[in-house]
This record gives sequence, C-alpha cells and structure tokens, in this order.
Amino acid sequence: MSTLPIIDIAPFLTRESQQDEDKRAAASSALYDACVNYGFFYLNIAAFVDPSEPEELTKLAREFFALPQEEKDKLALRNEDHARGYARLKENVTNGKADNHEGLDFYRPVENPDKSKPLWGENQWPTVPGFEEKFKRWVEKMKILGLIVMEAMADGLRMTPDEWKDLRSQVDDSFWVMRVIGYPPLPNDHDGFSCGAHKDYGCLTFLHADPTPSALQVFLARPGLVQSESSDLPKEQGSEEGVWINADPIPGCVVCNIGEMWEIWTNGLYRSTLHRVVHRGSNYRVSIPFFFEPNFDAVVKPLAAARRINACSEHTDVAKEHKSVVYGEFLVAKVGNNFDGKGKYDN
Ligand SMILES: O=C(O)CCC(=O)C(=O)O
Ligand SMILES: [Fe+2]
Repeated sequence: MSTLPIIDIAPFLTRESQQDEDKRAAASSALYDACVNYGFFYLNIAAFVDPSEPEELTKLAREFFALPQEEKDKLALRNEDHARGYARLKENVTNGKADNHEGLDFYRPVENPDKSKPLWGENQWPTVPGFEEKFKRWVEKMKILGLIVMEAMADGLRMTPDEWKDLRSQVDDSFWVMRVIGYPPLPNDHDGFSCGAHKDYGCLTFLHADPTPSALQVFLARPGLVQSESSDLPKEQGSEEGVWINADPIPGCVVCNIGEMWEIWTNGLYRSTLHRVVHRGSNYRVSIPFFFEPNFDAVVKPLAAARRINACSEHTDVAKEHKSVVYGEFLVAKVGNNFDGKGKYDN
C-alpha cells in the first residue's frame, strides 16, 4: 500500500551554497510530484520548530477539553460570529452527518470586529494558563511556514520571479484558520464518522496530531484500483476508484495537504484530496490543523505557470478552465452554511 511522501523543509531555510541550491531544487520538484500525485504529504519541520512545541499545544488542548461542559460552553460559537469559538461534540456536520468531535476555531483577527457579520467577530481564548500565548506563537510560526512552502511550490511550478511576486501578494496577509479538535472514541453505532470525508477549501493545511494511529485517512484516486471494502463504512468517495490509506503521524513532521484554491491556481493539475477521520481507538485524540489561506480579498485564478505545464501534460483536461473566486467570498459562502444549520464541511 502506498504511503505519503516526506519532504524536508530544511533546504528552504538556508541559501548559502550551491549544494543548498541543489537540495532546494530537488525538494521543490519532490513537492511538485507530491501535489500532482497525492495532494497530501508529510513536511519534516524539525529544522524549523522543536517537536516539544506542538506537543505542549496538545497538552494545553487536553486541559481545555477536560474542563466541565459548562466551562467550555462559555466560549460557544453563538457568542461571536458563529465561526470563532467552541463547538460541542457532534455540533459540526459533514455530508449531513454529525461529526464525533468537539473543537475550538480561531481565525485571523480583523480590524473593527463586528460579530453580526460572518467571520468578523473576535477569537475566544480559553483561560487555561499558557494556552493563548503558546497557540499565538504557533500561529506566527505556521504563517512563516506557509510562505516558505508557497515559495517552494512556486519553484516547483517553475514560476518566474514576477509570477511568484504576484502569487505572494495573494497570500502575504493570510486569512488563516486554526482548529483545535478533540475526538473521543467513535462509538460503533454512531451514524457518521469522527470527521466525515471532505476537501479542505483553502490553500495549505499543516496538521499536528497526537500519536494516535489509524485515525486520519486519505483517499488516493487510483483508476483501476478498488479497495476490498471489508469495513462497514459508507463509500464517501462516490464512484471514483481508489484506496483509503492511513496518514499516521510521523515525529518531527506535520501532515500537509492542499486545499481547493490550489485546484483553481493550477487549473486542476493539483487536486485537493478527500480525507476523513475514523478514530476507533480507546483514547481521546487531539489534532491541531492550521489552515494557511489566501488573503481575504485575494482573487484566485489559474496561474500562467500552471497553464504552461497543463499545455503539455497528460494529467489534466486543458479545455476545462477553472472559475476564479475571491477567497473571502468563497469562505463566507462555505462557513455561512453554519448559519442555516449545516456544517462547516458541507458543500
Ligand atoms: O483531525 C484530523 O486529523 C483532520 C482534521 C481535518 O481534516 C480538518 O479539520 O479539516
Ligand atoms: Fe480537513
């Protein structure tokens, strides 16, 4: 069975010698292959953050989730803009079914907050000592990582310096999102998943999860390959042929996947990959995805560099032009689903 590629970001942190340049070129091209063939990969970030840092975040998250329900409810989404704050177990819905998780959502702070406007409220931080400070530090690191990976991807697509400058200007004030998710074991009779199958809708997701194995699953579209479905799980991939593989955590790495904005930028060359969580283990699992997204007002449209590749590629249907979107409008439409009782991951 396939496993996801591992890409080390170390070559993107130094640029001193020719050897660095060579390693960098090799890593950019590995990134390109990973995006075309998987849409998911491990990023070894050990050269950038000490592994003890995200472990500390997991501990703080556990402290929060262990609080009495009424304490957690003090940060309810409805206090704010219905997007920032705490969602109870099963409050989130994917594909019409309740997800077996609880979680806290944070977004990029905005100027002149107004909680009556979608996404325009204020973050609600738990009072767990150290929580706000440590998670804010993580946000700053992940924003830097986002720009590093974006530049590496631009290299992988052989973008010109001007093209990269233009793409950079679409993501340099990222409307990021961070989720802190707690998953109790999935009961056998639960009608749904720990988190149902979905694609992430933005740009890049960096996921730190505790070491729980066999929880996060990734769907690899592989025509001709059909998994012998021994499990009782519904087929969320529709009629597409392929396999679900586990993306278990690797120490020193975050799991990275690309969101739907990359599908638009590359006119379908990079595909945003379906994934889901099925946590049948007996422990309480914690995961912390950070979503590095475009700027709120970024106009996302197919990139010239991707058109050049698509013109001579067997991977995509070049006739099919992806529609451009203003990222903030796209996001409000997605999250806006919450207001009419649908879940965040619903389309
Ligand atoms: O908890 C996980 O491993 C994945 C969560 C996820 O896919 C998401 O929040 O978008
Ligand atoms: Fe996701």
